[in-house]
Amino acid sequence: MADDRRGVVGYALLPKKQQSFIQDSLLSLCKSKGVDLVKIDQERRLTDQGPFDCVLHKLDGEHWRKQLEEFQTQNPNSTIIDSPASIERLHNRISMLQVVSELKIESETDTFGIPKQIVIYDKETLFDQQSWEFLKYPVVAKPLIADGSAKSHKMALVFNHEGLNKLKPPIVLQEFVNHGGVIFKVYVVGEFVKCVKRKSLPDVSEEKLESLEGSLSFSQVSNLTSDERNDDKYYKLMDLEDTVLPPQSFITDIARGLRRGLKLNLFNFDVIRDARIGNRYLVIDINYFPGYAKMPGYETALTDFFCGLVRKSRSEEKEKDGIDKRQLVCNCDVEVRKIAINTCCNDGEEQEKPPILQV
Ligand SMILES: Nc1ncnc2c1ncn2[C@@H]1O[C@H](COP(=O)(O)OP(=O)(O)OP(=O)(O)O)[C@@H](O)[C@H]1O
Ligand SMILES: O=P(O)(O)O[C@H]1[C@H](OP(=O)(O)O)[C@@H](OP(=O)(O)O)[C@@H](O)[C@@H](O)[C@@H]1OP(=O)(O)O
Ligand SMILES: [Mg+2]
Ligand SMILES: [Mg+2]
Repeated sequence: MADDRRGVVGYALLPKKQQSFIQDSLLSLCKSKGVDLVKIDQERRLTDQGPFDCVLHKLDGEHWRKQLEEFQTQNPNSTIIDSPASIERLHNRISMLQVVSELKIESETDTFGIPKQIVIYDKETLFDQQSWEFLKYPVVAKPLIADGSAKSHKMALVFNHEGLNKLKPPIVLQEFVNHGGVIFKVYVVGEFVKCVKRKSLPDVSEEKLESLEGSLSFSQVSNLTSDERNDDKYYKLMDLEDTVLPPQSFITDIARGLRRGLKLNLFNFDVIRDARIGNRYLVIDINYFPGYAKMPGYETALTDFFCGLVRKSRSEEKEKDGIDKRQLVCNCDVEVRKIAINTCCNDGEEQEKPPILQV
């Protein structure tokens, strides 16, 4: 780095995330580029720790939010990745996908959107099929809240009316779209975008649907263990190798649009290709700070991102230093003029806004 001080990224993560994300390979690559990753002690006040060029976090709660606010006020040049308000939007499966519907992307060959869906708050509406007759079975029932708890990942594939009995509102009912049993996970790290293939639910044909009973519960189908991932038989069965990835530029345009719309830097989104219309893509899920360690080349992508943040924080520091000096000169001028013409003047003191990472 141009500055001779080392960059410092503080991280506050749950133990499981820390274990998967903070790997030696990441630590050493960052170190070699002049950036240290330092664990934030969650038992101590954040403002008593640091200095940090950047605070990386995936923690919720009012207490933590206050700590971040306080830290940002005292350290206006540091960047918080990402803002709790922006992350919050992903905790609700309706607001999460709203941003996709608002996106405008030009493509001559491909289209995108979200599956038809409705939010159900009570049993009465759930059994009143008129209220959601525009949806066709099968539907996926997802908990409305996506807060990372095990409960929030518990889903059901519902084949008919009988399958509604087990559902517990508030839920989102989303039309199940056949997509060839393969899902695309698009990882975003600032400007960086990487799309990979994963296992998904198999297609449900019209004939099969008639013979299926009630519903099928499932949870995190695309989260494979490494054993499963290394199993050749499994790959062949799911046709992962034969599946063609969506066009990279189209996916990158969606990713950049989501990044801007969501004001987030670290997330992934799940995309399926509608089997009925080969060039139509549907975004079905967006996750904050996903399992990056599963992404090929995660160390390089994350290290580049951290280096960029440190550079930005240092240049803002320098710029601010310059402004302070210029203000000093300017204020002296004002003082001189004040004496000379004896008028009151505004010394230009402005409340400084905390910096938001430019996206
Ligand atoms: N509308 C849909 N049509 C077809 N398959 C779907 C649909 N919605 C979800 N699925 C399947 O169910 C899986 C889980 O759904 P979703 O990704 O919404 O849940 P999640 O618990 O938030 O997942 P994650 O672990 O990625 O956070 C998807 O990966 C996909 O295989
Ligand atoms: O378990 P991993 O580390 O791989 O990451 C998963 C992550 O769990 P974690 O944040 O507890 O680690 C999940 O977050 P929550 O919704 O539960 O908050 C969600 O983002 C999954 O989509 C991630 O898997 P991926 O989509 O990347 O395959
Ligand atoms: Mg998902
Ligand atoms: Mg999810």
